[in-house]
Amino acid sequence: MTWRFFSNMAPVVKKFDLLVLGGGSGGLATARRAAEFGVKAAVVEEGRWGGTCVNVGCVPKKVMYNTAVHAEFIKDHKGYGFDVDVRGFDWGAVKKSRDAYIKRLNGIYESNLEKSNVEKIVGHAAFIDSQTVDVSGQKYTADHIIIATGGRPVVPDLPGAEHGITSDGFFELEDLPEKVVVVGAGYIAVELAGIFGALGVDTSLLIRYDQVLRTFDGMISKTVTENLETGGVKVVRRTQVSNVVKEEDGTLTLATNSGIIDKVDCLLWAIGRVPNSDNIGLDRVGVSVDKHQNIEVDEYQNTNIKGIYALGDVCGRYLLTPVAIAAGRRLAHRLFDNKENWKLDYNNIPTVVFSHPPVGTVGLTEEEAQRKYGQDKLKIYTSNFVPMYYSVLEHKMRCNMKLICVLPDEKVVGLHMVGQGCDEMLQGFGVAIKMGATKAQFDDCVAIHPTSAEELVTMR
Ligand SMILES: Cc1cc2nc3c(=O)[nH]c(=O)nc-3n(C[C@H](O)[C@H](O)[C@H](O)COP(=O)(O)OP(=O)(O)OC[C@H]3O[C@@H](n4cnc5c(N)ncnc54)[C@H](O)[C@@H]3O)c2cc1C
Ligand SMILES: NC(=O)C1=CN([C@@H]2O[C@H](COP(=O)(O)OP(=O)(O)OC[C@H]3O[C@@H](n4cnc5c(N)ncnc54)[C@H](OP(=O)(O)O)[C@@H]3O)[C@@H](O)[C@H]2O)C=CC1
Ligand SMILES: N[C@@H](CCC(=O)N[C@@H](CSSC[C@H](NC(=O)CC[C@H](N)C(=O)O)C(=O)NCC(=O)O)C(=O)NCC(=O)O)C(=O)O
Repeated sequence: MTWRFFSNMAPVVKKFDLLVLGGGSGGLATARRAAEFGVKAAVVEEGRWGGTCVNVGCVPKKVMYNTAVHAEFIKDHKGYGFDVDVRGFDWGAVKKSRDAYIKRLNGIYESNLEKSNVEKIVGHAAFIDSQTVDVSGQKYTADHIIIATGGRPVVPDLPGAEHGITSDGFFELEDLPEKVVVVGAGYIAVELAGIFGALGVDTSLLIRYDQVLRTFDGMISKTVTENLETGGVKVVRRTQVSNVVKEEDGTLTLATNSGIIDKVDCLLWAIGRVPNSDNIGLDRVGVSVDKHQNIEVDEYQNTNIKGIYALGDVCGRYLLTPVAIAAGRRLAHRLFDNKENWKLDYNNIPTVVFSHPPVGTVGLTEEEAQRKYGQDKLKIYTSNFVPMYYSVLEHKMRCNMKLICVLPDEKVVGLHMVGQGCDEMLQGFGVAIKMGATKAQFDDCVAIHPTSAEELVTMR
């Protein structure tokens, strides 16, 4: 559609039933589901269609994770009898294929919108009033406006910090660096340090405390920290960067409380993300945000302003693609499909960290379960074994599993595991836990042998 402007006439305000700010996981899924109900919907996107997940998140990350897993398998070929010579690794070739794949996905997402009859609006959206949004001088109005603007990585406020990159920059790297420092202890730090480590890069992970993933079950934090070290990543504990200097040869010198780290080719900040809520005119409409600028919503994704909703990363809770999608689709059904009470239950959301080997976790950590039920009401089952894959290999990566059950019926309220295959193992067990399964019901399911998963139904 071409908009015609006349010098002394205000542009026509275009009206929709639903206007979505942000063409990422949550925004696209919501608009397309709403359009299925005959709703006149539009999505505004200022960047690349697909948002964080498709362009600088889950999708390119998983390609790089798979690349790293290849590097690990190559090391194991000898143990399985293969005499293989590896003559090199071409980071540029993987990047080229990955970029082409993402470009294809951008096109698929655009054409999906077209097929769904959702109007695409390109540009930066900001509220003018509670029913009107401005995009590049053009006004759009809707009875229902959804904020799904996601977030962006944090760069710390310290001298020279700008010489580092974030996860966004990771996906722009044209060459594999030789010496990397990753700062942070969450999902992104663990995943990206793990990729560099597996690809043979001299990798240091600087953490503020003693373990990574501190908000996870203690068994996960401990095991993943140890596994990073086994995989060749130097975990530098209780260490924070205070200053970064770019030298004439282009390398970075980092001053830390544990000493100087020099000759660094790539410094990567992975210390969390902030919501994109600061430049969308929320002050003009009075939408409430919390102290971290996350948009405050009730359990139905309603903000405090009637007709304005928010979902996904911009709300700061469970920053995961399927969470944004699920919240958005339920909201679309609630608003436009007479499913008045549909909302996302944020309990028992399964999640995977693509570490080496991966983590799968759902439900309460042991610490959370102790607080909620008391230690004497819990029965904890654990399993620690060497998966059969390693039987003929010299190196062994153990698998650790934990089930947290509440007495008297031993309802399973937490499942935590780290080991080969735990990423793909989790989804089905997530269903069982969501259904309220007990330990006896887990055990009632006959084991599949020989798999790592069978441990979860035979623990004693
Ligand atoms: C490195 C990395 C790896 C990840 N890996 C995983 C994973 O393996 N699994 C998983 O579940 N999650 C993963 N995530 C998280 C996942 O990407 C996010 O939870 C998800 O993308 C959130 O979706 P969203 O719709 O809330 O926001 P986004 O996908 O961020 O989409 C928001 C969109 O809004 C646009 N926008 C912002 N402001 C405006 C504006 N004013 N006007 C117009 N457009 C605007 C942005 O350009 C963006 O496209 C990862 C994230 C990162 C960074
Ligand atoms: N596999 C998946 O599903 C993935 C999901 N994601 C999502 O994206 C979100 C954002 O990821 P991420 O950026 O890793 O954020 P996270 O919130 O997961 O982790 C950031 C961590 O960095 C540490 N940190 C915070 N500030 C500093 C600082 N100033 N200096 C050093 N360390 C600091 C903190 O750990 P501590 O307090 O221990 O120092 C903090 O927990 C994740 O929470 C997740 O929801 C991202 C990647 C993969
Ligand atoms: N799970 C499989 C499939 C992955 C998958 O869904 N691939 C996507 C691209 S990357 S993933 C991008 C991410 N998709 C998803 O999270 C998958 C959504 C799930 N299938 C569902 O319907 O809930 C997302 O942001 N979705 C927003 C939305 O769907 O509206 C794809 O090829 N899509 C082509 C197409 O859709 O035609 C895998 O890991 O291999």
